[in-house]
Amino acid sequence: MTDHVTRVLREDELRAANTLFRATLHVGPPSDDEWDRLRPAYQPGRTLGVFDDALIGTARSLDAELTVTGGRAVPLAAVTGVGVRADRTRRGVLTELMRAQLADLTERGVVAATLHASEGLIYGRFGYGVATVARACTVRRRLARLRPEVPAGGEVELLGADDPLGSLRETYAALPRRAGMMSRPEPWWRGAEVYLRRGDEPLVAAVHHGTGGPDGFVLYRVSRTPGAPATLRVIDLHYADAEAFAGLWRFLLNVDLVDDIEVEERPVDEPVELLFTDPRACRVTAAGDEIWLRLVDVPAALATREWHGEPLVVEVDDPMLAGNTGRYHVGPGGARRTEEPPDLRLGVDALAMVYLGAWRPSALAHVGRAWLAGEDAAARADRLFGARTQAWCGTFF
Ligand SMILES: CC(=O)SCCNC(=O)CCNC(=O)[C@H](O)C(C)(C)COP(=O)(O)OP(=O)(O)OC[C@H]1O[C@@H](n2cnc3c(N)ncnc32)[C@H](O)[C@@H]1OP(=O)(O)O
Repeated sequence: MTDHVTRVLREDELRAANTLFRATLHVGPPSDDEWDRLRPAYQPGRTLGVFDDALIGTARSLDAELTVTGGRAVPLAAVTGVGVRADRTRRGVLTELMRAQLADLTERGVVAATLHASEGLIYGRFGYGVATVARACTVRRRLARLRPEVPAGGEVELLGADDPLGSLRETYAALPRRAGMMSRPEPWWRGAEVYLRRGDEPLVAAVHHGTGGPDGFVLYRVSRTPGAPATLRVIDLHYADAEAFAGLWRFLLNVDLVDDIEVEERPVDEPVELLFTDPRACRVTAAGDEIWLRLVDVPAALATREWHGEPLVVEVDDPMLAGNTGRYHVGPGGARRTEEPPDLRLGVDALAMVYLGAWRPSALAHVGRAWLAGEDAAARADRLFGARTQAWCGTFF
């Protein structure tokens, strides 16, 4: 790309970035009032812009932490707000933004970047891979009877309508995190306050109280359109344990004047259908990629995750961040660089797909996305990268 400038945007340029991003999603600009409320969602110094005679492309991120397999966390950039002006696409503007963003993340010691992709063809070329998968379900409330052995759960309390998100910050921060989950920094909450308040139906927040205090919550809206099933849409649902999971579902099933309960982007191993005497009261309506992951610092990422079974030599190729390219001896004792011959060879995008256990290395080898030295290497690699629970993010950004 020539005759372009790529740089971090100043505070007074952020509204233009927001307007541009929304236009790429076919959404109109923010009103003065909305922008006042959205501004704190932009973390200072984290929004990039590309200019020719005007701003033509933008991408931003939030600093957070990503929990990885085994429970430790790494510095994360949650990437969002990516857009290129419609009359300037397909001439390398996004490529320039991704290059500048990855360079900045590397310099700041960020280990991983994640994003929700608007389309599946965009981000693989920049080293991102599908690292968590999720599903959507519809529960037919009037058919759904809880099985007798389902835990009783605790009390569920509705939060005040004027500040429904108020106390959820602390509740979320105190919950245990599975691999793939992220911390929710203050700018994330400020953005969520704006996005969640859009729409006509009121936003409802309810907190579950366990023996030790608040240990789960649900955010939802109910839409009742004449001629259509009255639908309760769950927007956010998190809980610490089986009691809170059951308690929150008991509560949802008891909300009156509702036919269907819809949940989206839920972990694929969350046993919703197993709560019911008739498991078909819960119908899976969609499944697919949730989070795309880019390992920015491969040595640090490999050193932080928990590994199972016997060690393996993994050869990684990273065309964009050459410092990641190389061979790593990876096992329960940790990860270090090596010159030994590889058992598993893959690109950094494919490494992201196995890193949190969403895919098995042998499945990637099956479709030519990875190379394994043989059957024994395949069995060891699948064990090494295995995870006890399915990775899941559960935070939209
Ligand atoms: C995390 C998020 O914010 S997700 C939201 C992403 N934003 C959107 O979807 C908004 C609408 N789309 C856009 O703004 C733009 O089309 C973008 C940002 C997706 C791509 O920007 P561009 O500047 O056109 O990308 P760029 O020119 O750098 O493309 C690089 C390569 O990716 C390909 N590519 C880019 N976008 C797409 C796409 N949507 N579908 C298929 N291929 C694509 C290009 O063809 C090009 O391939 P090539 O190198 O083989 O020629």
